[in-house]
Amino acid sequence: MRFVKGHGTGNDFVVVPDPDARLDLSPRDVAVLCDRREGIGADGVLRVVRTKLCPEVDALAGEAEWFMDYRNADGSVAEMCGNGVRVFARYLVDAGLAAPGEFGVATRSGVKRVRLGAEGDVTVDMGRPKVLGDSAAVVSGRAYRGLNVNMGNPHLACVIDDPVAGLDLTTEPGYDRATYPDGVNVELINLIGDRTVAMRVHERGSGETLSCGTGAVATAVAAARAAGETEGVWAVRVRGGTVTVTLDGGTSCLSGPAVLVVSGEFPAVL
Ligand SMILES: N[C@@H](CCC[C@H](N)C(=O)O)C(=O)O
Repeated sequence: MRFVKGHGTGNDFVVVPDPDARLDLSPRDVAVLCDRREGIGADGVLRVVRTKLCPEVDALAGEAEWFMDYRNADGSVAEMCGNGVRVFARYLVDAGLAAPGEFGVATRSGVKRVRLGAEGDVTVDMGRPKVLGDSAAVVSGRAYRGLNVNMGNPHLACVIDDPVAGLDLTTEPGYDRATYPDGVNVELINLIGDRTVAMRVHERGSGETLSCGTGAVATAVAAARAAGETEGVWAVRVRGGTVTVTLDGGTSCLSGPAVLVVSGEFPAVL
């Protein structure tokens, strides 16, 4: 099985080309691929498959030839992945499956428009963030209030005063299971300057990651709200670099680097 490894600000993915929908990737297969000691190692898998061949999204085939079948490192399925879709777009263009410029990618959360910039950045229109109220997370024994933001996938974005650099995110934060019956991605955020924030994230199904695109947008929404704003361009500093989020009151855009680092063949178990 061929694979390509890529990342967006350190949020890393195994890209698995499966244009004709021949692979039946089980949760265990995905967990093996993502294992950092016994597999390739990644936060998730991006299966590249023709939209028209996947019954769960084939209605989107007119707008997007390719479906990003995203899986978390533990094998669970997620609706959307902001950094993943940027890496996916980079792969499509490098592999000659899409022309450089702007095009649509099908996801479980609808079609996302992506654009490859001249400087190597990839931008994705992430759609309108849905703000669903307040909730709370418990990290290192402390409870933090946060904003429930749905980006296709669930987020709890907490603007806090404690320095995020000092938090222990090795275990899953506590959260309200009635609010988030399918689990949640938790962002811890410090306001550090003019429309600039530092963010750490614990992802559902992957643990702490170096970056999270949907989480960066949820972060910008929570930070903007804390600053009494609804629009603007926010720099979100994550452990793996910086991404930029533009809020225009309607939609949201995520920009940042997306790079492919290695390709190869995975033998054996799959
Ligand atoms: N890293 C991603 C989000 C991946 C999915 C998430 N773990 C979930 O289960 O919702 C991103 O860049 O958005």
